[in-house]
Amino acid sequence: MTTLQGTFALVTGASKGLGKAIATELAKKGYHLLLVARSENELAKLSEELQTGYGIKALYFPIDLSQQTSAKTVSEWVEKNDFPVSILINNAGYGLWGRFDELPLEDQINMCHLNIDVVVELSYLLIPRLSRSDKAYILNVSSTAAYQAVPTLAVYAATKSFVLSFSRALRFELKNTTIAVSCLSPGPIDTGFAHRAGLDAFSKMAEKFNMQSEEVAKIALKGLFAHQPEIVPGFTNWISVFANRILPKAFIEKMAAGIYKT
Ligand SMILES: NC(=O)C1=CN([C@@H]2O[C@H](COP(=O)(O)OP(=O)(O)OC[C@H]3O[C@@H](n4cnc5c(N)ncnc54)[C@H](OP(=O)(O)O)[C@@H]3O)[C@@H](O)[C@H]2O)C=CC1
Ligand SMILES: CC(=O)[C@H](N)C(=O)O
Repeated sequence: MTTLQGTFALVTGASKGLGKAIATELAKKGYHLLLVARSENELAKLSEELQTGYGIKALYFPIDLSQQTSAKTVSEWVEKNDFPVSILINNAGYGLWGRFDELPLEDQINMCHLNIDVVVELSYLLIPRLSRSDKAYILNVSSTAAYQAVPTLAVYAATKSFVLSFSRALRFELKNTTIAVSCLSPGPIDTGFAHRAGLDAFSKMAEKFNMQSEEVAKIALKGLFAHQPEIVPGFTNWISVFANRILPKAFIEKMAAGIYKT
């Protein structure tokens, strides 16, 4: 059995935003890192920073995970190098804001592949390797958007509902193994997410509710290592998730539509 010391954490979407913050927190805890994203320059810069700053190995693999065989390619890289991976952070993802029937279908399908298929494929392909560690972890990044339908973010929110449901079931199935599974559901975070999603018009509102990536990353890892099933950083976000459990769906959807009105 491999102990945690000297093991690797594989982080998808590690080049910027929340993934970069989680990778940095893991480096501070002494984990070696496998950094995956598209931007090779950003990955190289982060790798250098973390290796120099924390004395850990930070290797990187630039790849577009939205391509059909990308998860298998990443898994083959891990297998070829026999990296002892004890943590998988399924973080890479993006949103698309707009009416379902007006957003390009291809973009929405691409988003589903990254937000859903890659989470499923990497979890499946890495479980055998994670099982070799006497303590192993999978953190899947969902969103507060997972807890209710969100008109104008219809497909994005649905992908995050999938991640939440899949994470809870996988956690149960793996309960007698060495692998703990947690689902992180942040609310708005001050990253490049909103711009890529086309949510710039809401940036003023977001500023009121935005959390910083570093704070979310700290809360995420605290919950992950405590084997917390669902991690919802921020009191306001926790209240919104709690409210979604008790308020009528039609009311919640009307509220959500009002927030993100097209
Ligand atoms: N920011 C927010 O308000 C919230 C975000 N989330 C979730 O947090 C996660 C991280 O998002 P966040 O950090 O905010 O957003 P960012 O856009 O800042 O970062 C996204 C990360 O994913 C990577 N990525 C995006 N597309 C691909 C791709 N096709 N292949 C490989 N890597 C890719 C990006 O790297 P690169 O561009 O180099 O490929 C980047 O590292 C997402 O799953 C998002 O849904 C959840 C709730 C709130
Ligand atoms: C759409 C949002 O509010 C946020 N980015 C989230 O994913 O929760």
